[in-house]
Amino acid sequence: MTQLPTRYLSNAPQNLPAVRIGFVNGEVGLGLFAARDFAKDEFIFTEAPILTARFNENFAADRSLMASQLRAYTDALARHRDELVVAYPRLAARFAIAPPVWEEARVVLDERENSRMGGFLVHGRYAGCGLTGEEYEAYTGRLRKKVVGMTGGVSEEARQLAILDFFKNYAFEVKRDVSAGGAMPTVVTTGVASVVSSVVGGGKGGGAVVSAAPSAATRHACIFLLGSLVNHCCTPPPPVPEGSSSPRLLYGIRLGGGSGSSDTTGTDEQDLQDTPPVGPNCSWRIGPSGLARFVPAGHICVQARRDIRAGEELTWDYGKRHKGFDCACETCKSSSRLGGFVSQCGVI
Ligand SMILES: C[S@@+](CC[C@H](N)C(=O)[O-])C[C@H]1O[C@@H](n2cnc3c(N)ncnc32)[C@H](O)[C@@H]1O
Repeated sequence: MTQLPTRYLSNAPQNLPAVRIGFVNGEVGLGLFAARDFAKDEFIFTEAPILTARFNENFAADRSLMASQLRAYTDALARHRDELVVAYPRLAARFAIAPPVWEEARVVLDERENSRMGGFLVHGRYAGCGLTGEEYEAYTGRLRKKVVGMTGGVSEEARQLAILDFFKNYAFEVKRDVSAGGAMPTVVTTGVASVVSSVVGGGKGGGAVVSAAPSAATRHACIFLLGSLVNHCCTPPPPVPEGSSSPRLLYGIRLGGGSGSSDTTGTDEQDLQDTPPVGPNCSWRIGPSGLARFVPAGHICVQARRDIRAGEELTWDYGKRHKGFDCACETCKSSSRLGGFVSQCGVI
C-alpha cells in the first residue's frame, strides 16, 4: 500500500462516535447531528456510497439515466432494504413501500444492532438516533397512510420520476479523470456532490451497489446512507471591512434593513454577541483529493468548518441557486429576524 504523506494523515477522521440521525421538523425531515464536540477542521466521518448510478448534466430525464438509477435503487433495496427505507421513507413511499412502525425502525436506527445505519462508515462511528417515537410517527404516519391508499401498484414512469427526483436532491456527482486512467476521480465541488464506480467493494458496508457499467462520460452520481441526510444551510454574506460605511455585519448577518440601511434600532447587540454562529458548519470532499487524499476513491469525507458542539445539526451549503425547496435554515431564520439579506436561495 502506498505510504501517504503525513500531512494527509495528521488530522484523519478518528474512529470515534461521530454522528446521529435526528429529526429536524416535518418540512425538512431527517438530518445528521454531531455525536460529540468537533474542533474546527476536524474530520468527522468518511463513508462509502450505498448507491451509484450514471450522471448527466442537470439530471435531465433521459431513459438510460433513469434506468441506471432505478437499477441501483432496486439492487440496494435487495441488500439494505431496512436501512434505505428508514433513512429515506419519502422515496420508499413513492415505490409503495410503507415505512416500518417505530418498534421496527428503532432497531434499524439503534447503534447496538451491529450499526446497520453506520455500515458504510469507514472513519467515525454511527452513534444511534436522536429521534423519538413520536417524531418518527409524526414524520412517517402520513407516508404509511399514503402507501395504504395506493391501489393498483406504481407505474414504471412514476418509479422513474421518483428516483430521478431523489438523485437530483440527494446525490453527489463524481467525475472520473480519464486522463489518469480512471484511477483518480476529479472532485466536482458544485451543488450536490459526486462519486465514481470504482468504489465497488469499498467500505466496510460491503461495497457500493453499482448499477451500470461506467460509460464514456465517466460521471456518476452517488448516494451516501448518512452523508446524503445532511441538510443545507446558506452561507451568510461576507463581513464588510472595518471602517466601511456599509451596513455592519454580525455573524455574517446584516444588521438593519435589507435595503442597505445601517439602522440597528431595536437590536440588542449584547444578546446577539451571545447567539451561536450561523452558517454551515461542515464541508465535504470526495476522496482522493487534496486534504482528503487518505479517503478511498468515491468516498465522502466530511470536515468541520468551525467548532461544533455535540448535538448540533451538521449542515453544509448545497451551493445551488435553485434548490427546489423553501429554505428553512438557521442563516435564513436569523437574517429574517434581523431584517433580511439576499441569500443564495433568493430574498428571505
Ligand atoms: C439531501 S436531502 C437531506 C435529507 C432530508 N432532510 C431527508 O429527510 O430526507 C435534501 C432535502 O432535504 C430538505 N432540506 C434540506 N435542507 C433544507 C433547508 N435548509 N430548508 C428546507 N428543506 C431542506 C429538502 O427537502 C431537500 O430536498
